[in-house]
Amino acid sequence: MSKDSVNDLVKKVKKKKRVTTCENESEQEKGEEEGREEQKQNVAPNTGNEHNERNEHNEHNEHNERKEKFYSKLKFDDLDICDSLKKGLRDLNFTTLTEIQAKCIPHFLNGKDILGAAKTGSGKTLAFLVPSINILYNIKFLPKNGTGVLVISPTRELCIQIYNVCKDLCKYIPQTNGLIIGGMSKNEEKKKFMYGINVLIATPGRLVDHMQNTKEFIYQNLICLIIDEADRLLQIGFEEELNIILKKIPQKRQTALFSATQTTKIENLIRLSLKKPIFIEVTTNIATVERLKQGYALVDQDKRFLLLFTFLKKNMNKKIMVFFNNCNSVQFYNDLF
Ligand SMILES: Nc1ncnc2c1ncn2[C@@H]1O[C@H](COP(=O)(O)OP(=O)(O)OP(=O)(O)O)[C@@H](O)[C@H]1O
Repeated sequence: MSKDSVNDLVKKVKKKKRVTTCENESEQEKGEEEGREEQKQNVAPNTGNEHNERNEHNEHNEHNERKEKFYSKLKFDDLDICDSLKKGLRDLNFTTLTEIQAKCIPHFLNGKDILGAAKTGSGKTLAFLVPSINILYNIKFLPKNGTGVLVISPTRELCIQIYNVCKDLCKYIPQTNGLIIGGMSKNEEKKKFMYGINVLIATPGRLVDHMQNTKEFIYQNLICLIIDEADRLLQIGFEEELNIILKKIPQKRQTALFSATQTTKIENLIRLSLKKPIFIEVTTNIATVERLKQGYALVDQDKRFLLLFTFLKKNMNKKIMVFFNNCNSVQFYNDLF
């Protein structure tokens, strides 16, 4: 898009009532004023030792409180899992289970299906990797048996993140692991399937492609299915792929499904994929700094660009971090500013 057309768009949007995180400008200004006041209090210059100590004391308490909310009382060493996994966890400096891990892992090890409602950053990844990998280890699942654990996640980035944890965790165990995501060479992936990927982390589109076209992909022995971020999977439009996958994989298996929100579509997916699941909820939002003020704007797709562009232009002098859901958007906005 040329600079002129962008300027035209900006002019247009300026004429319209501006959508902001607050309902109107004066409210926003009031909010900003309060925010500045709060910021002043939080970062007030040191005026003496007493003030310093009080701040340090508060920060210390807050840190401890957050730690208590994040961690459970259970240690990985107390779990009924193999020593090789325990050693891998120790190498990664994981000693105490987070709340979601303490609630999920024992049930999954006992053969139950899991329906997890947990916010991002709660430690879901280990909550499903530790028990499912342990199951494969116990039954001595071999590369020639194909895929025993399948983790489906909505984006390439999330899959890579899970795969990296899985690789480190499996350092001392013989089971193989692999990543299958869109954008990679299918031939290379075929070679990996020929050897056998015991723990497979995949995006749904590429996974269905291999299920339909790669005879080397053995998924008939699948034991555990993990559906990560189910709400996002459906939001992106992977319903059809999920239905195909669920029809093809064995019905006799264990499943864990994680979703931050519940919708009718997710209820259908739950009915299709889980059997008498244990419902696990972790409500503490440990991902966000407690003092952070938050707001949001619901914007139609076609107005999103205009809103973001004007907002960023208006706040050029501030430090802002913007997250996008794909690489192309990041590139586009980076080129624009
Ligand atoms: N038991 C633990 N002890 C210490 N740190 C942990 C533990 N479990 C997870 N973490 C750390 O917490 C962070 C969040 O974990 P993880 O990525 O599994 O969360 P998540 O709920 O899957 O979030 P996301 O959806 O963003 O991936 C990671 O940096 C991870 O290394």
